Amino acid sequence: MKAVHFGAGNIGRGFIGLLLDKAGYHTTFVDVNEQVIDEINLKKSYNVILADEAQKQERVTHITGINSTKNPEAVVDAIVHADIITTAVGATILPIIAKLIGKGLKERLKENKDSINVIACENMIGGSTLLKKHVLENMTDDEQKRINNQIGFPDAAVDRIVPNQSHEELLTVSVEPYYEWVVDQEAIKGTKPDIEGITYVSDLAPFIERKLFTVNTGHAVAAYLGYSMSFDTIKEVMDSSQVCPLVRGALEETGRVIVKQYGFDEKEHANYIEKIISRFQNPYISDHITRVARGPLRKLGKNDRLIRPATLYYDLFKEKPIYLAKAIAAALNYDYHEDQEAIELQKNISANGYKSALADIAEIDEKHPLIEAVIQQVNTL
Ligand SMILES: NC(=O)c1ccc[n+]([C@@H]2O[C@H](COP(=O)([O-])OP(=O)(O)OC[C@H]3O[C@@H](n4cnc5c(N)ncnc54)[C@H](O)[C@@H]3O)[C@@H](O)[C@H]2O)c1
Ligand SMILES: O=P(O)(O)OC[C@@H](O)[C@@H](O)[C@H](O)[C@H](O)CO
Repeated sequence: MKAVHFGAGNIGRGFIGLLLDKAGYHTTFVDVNEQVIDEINLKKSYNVILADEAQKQERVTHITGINSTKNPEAVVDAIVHADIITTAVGATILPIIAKLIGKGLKERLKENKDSINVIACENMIGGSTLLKKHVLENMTDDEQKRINNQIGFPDAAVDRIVPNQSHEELLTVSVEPYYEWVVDQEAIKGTKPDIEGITYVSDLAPFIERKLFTVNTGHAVAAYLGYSMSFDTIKEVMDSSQVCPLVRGALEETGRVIVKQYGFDEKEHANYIEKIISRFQNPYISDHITRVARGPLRKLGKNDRLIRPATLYYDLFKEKPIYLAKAIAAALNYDYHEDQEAIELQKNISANGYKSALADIAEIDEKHPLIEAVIQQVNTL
């Protein structure tokens, strides 16, 4: 069995690549990072270290790499012969890789009649659906019809903390032991991929929102508030008696929304929050704040981890969230000079002011009560 996976980065190697390997796939990693691709082709294997006391290692073998900038034709060919396609490139990269995926799928439809599934493993609601939308752009009606019939784009939620890596061996990746990969089975075409570790569900919404608005909201709150107080790592933030209660406060707010919206059991959700807080405190992981805070424009988007639970909170309870507003205020102040989105964010605020910049980025009305709540918090930071 053959898999094509876009993005040989942290989650690509440390999570999706590992599970594909265990399920018996030969994985072709597609990436623009020449060094990583060359190393994959040279070493043909790598280690995944589970970040806990035991430090167990798992070896991923049966891998090949393709540099998509230099050799797009090889990517098209790999797609023609693949049994599954996955991605972990980052939400903003999906429209870019969609062109090559579209080319590969068109070629595949000419030569190969088998159905295939394309699963975007990104931190967003509707990642595969968005990828499909871009894949279908510039296709004829007939091509669109055939893609709709034969190619599945099931949305997914993926959860495993994989920090930035620095090991002697370039491909080695250290990951937390915990993982969750939930896939929408309703959108699968043909046979469901048999991969141990995937949980198929018929309604993904509760799972992706619970994950995004707990793990990723908690992470974002820790990162932006931690950055404003000059911490370096998530663990340091979580050990701080000043910031940790603010993270908990935000997770209580998102928890209220999730429980009300999806009917999760309150006690079970409280346990879920505790489990996540303990994952943030894993002493065997050093996760830098700037990785978790990366891409503040994306993270301040209307459907993302801060704004969506905050607006839902207001809609459901007619109250303004306090902790989420504080975290959004801290996110607005995120000015890390090596993050292109942080630079753009600061330019927007300098030109237009906090209120107008936030309304613009989050696509909410300037008169929305959340804006006023955030501005109040900006003044306290
Ligand atoms: N790291 C985590 O803890 C984690 C957990 C769950 C989900 N995710 C999600 O997984 C995705 C990847 O995150 P990551 O942490 O692995 O990031 P990463 O930066 O480590 O990996 C992304 C990879 O994509 C590659 N890439 C960029 N442009 C490309 C292109 N045009 N074609 C092919 N490859 C390209 C990069 O070179 C890089 O190797 C993101 O959507 C992230 O939100 C990450
Ligand atoms: O990947 P991002 O930029 O959307 O979010 C940063 C982290 O919160 C994220 O990568 C988590 O580590 C991951 O989602 C855990 O499952």
